[in-house]
Amino acid sequence: MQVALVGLGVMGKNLALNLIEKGITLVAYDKNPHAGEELLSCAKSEGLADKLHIVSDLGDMVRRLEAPRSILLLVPAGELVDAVCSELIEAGVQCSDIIVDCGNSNYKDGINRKLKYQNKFEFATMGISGGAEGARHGPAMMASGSEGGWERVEPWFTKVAASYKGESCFARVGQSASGHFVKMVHNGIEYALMQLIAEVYQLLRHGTGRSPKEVAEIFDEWSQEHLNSYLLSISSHILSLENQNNVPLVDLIDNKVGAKGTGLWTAQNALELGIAVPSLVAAVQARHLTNVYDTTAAQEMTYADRATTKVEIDLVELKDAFTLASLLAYRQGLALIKGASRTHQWKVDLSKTLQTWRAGCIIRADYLDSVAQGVEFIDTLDKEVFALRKITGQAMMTGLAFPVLSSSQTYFATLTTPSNGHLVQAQRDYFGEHGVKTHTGEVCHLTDLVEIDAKVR
Ligand SMILES: NC(=O)C1=CN([C@@H]2O[C@H](COP(=O)(O)OP(=O)(O)OC[C@H]3O[C@@H](n4cnc5c(N)ncnc54)[C@H](OP(=O)(O)O)[C@@H]3O)[C@@H](O)[C@H]2O)C=CC1
Ligand SMILES: O=C(CO)[C@H](O)[C@H](O)COP(=O)(O)O
Repeated sequence: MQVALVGLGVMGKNLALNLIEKGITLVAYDKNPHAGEELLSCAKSEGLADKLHIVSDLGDMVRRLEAPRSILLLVPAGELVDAVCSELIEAGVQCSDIIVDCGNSNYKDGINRKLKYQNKFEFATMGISGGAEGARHGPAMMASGSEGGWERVEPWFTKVAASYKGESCFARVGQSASGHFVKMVHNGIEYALMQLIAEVYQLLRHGTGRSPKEVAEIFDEWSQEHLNSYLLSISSHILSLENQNNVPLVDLIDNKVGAKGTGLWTAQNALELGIAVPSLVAAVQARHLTNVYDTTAAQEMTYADRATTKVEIDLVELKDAFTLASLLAYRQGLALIKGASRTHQWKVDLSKTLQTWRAGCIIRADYLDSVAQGVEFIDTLDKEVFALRKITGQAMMTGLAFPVLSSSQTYFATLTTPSNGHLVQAQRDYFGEHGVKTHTGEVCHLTDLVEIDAKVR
């Protein structure tokens, strides 16, 4: 089997080694010649260089490949994807060739590209997760579409992906560019889980006075049980690290957090589709807030250190609250995928989606076993529901910030306790005559329901 790969950075280099190791002959190109040299040197040191051909331009790449060709792109998302596609057209790709965009592209771009390139080649989309390690040893692969070329590439993607209990974490999750939508939501969940872990650390460190190392031990203990997840494990490791002067690694790092866009797109799409994902949105805004300190508005406010209050936290309750808040992040993400799939008629298969997240990806977690059985099981977690309520209350009492924890509690409470929507409906009709819907489904005005002598002016 012969495949080509364009873009040999963090992901491309490692996926290249993975592909060759699985028996694929690889033709690889990067506009930066050092990236090709680096890949060749790694392949040599791992005894994999026989099946690798580094080319110096895309014309050479296209000539070397037998038709129908299979070409993967792992270049940064955005205009570069179109630039490479245009170059590949000039280089001679044909209608029967498949080009799979494996980067973190916006799914809207994917839909447009499918149309734009329909008479030039098969344009397919696939989100990949797992960072460098995942790409090298088995990533999660969220593919989509039904282009002709998929039958050719699917069998070896199935082998290259991570596997969980013998099942591959490659799947074509739905139609059109839904693979990129699913990867985008994967990242939205990733943001929420990362921020949630950071908030639990914050509560334990500044709310109870524990050191980063002590927090690491607690996370490590949790990781031995059902809460085991990739993000919890790396957080535990990070918090355990100190320099030679015993200064915790985390204290050597600035608080401003960057982002490349997928979390923001998740929030934007959820808002546009009218699907509530408050924990995911809160995590995006939490990153924004870490950058607020430099703004003029922030400088005009007083940011003197404010006193915070110490609290007594029951670690079992904290673990239960963390469990439920984590599950709620997946639940919100899956609800978003389900809603978008319905709107766009993508026919996304949620069980296939979860299958891709079981191993290899950043949001892999042992408790996905339960999520995979159906998200409704969350409603049965009474002990965890009580814990999330109590811990959120205690956390807020410290005076510290807990955007994802509190949003998770708010999300669950909103869905499971009496609503106040009736008052907001009434307010809208009171001032704007927008109408209200009654319990019987009738749409009318307040004045049809009660007598109002005079309105407040
Ligand atoms: N890093 C991660 O953990 C993950 C990244 N992704 C996504 O995968 C994609 C690649 O990411 P990553 O590997 O981290 O990015 P990198 O920036 O590390 O690598 C991209 C490579 O593509 C090269 N490149 C840029 N333009 C062209 C071009 N026109 N022709 C050929 N090569 C080109 C770059 O060269 P140069 O450096 O000279 O510009 C660079 O070597 C992105 O869409 C990213 O969002 C997905 C999952 C995880
Ligand atoms: O896709 C990924 C992991 O799944 C990439 O690492 C991505 O860059 C993470 O997003 P951000 O850079 O916005 O934190």
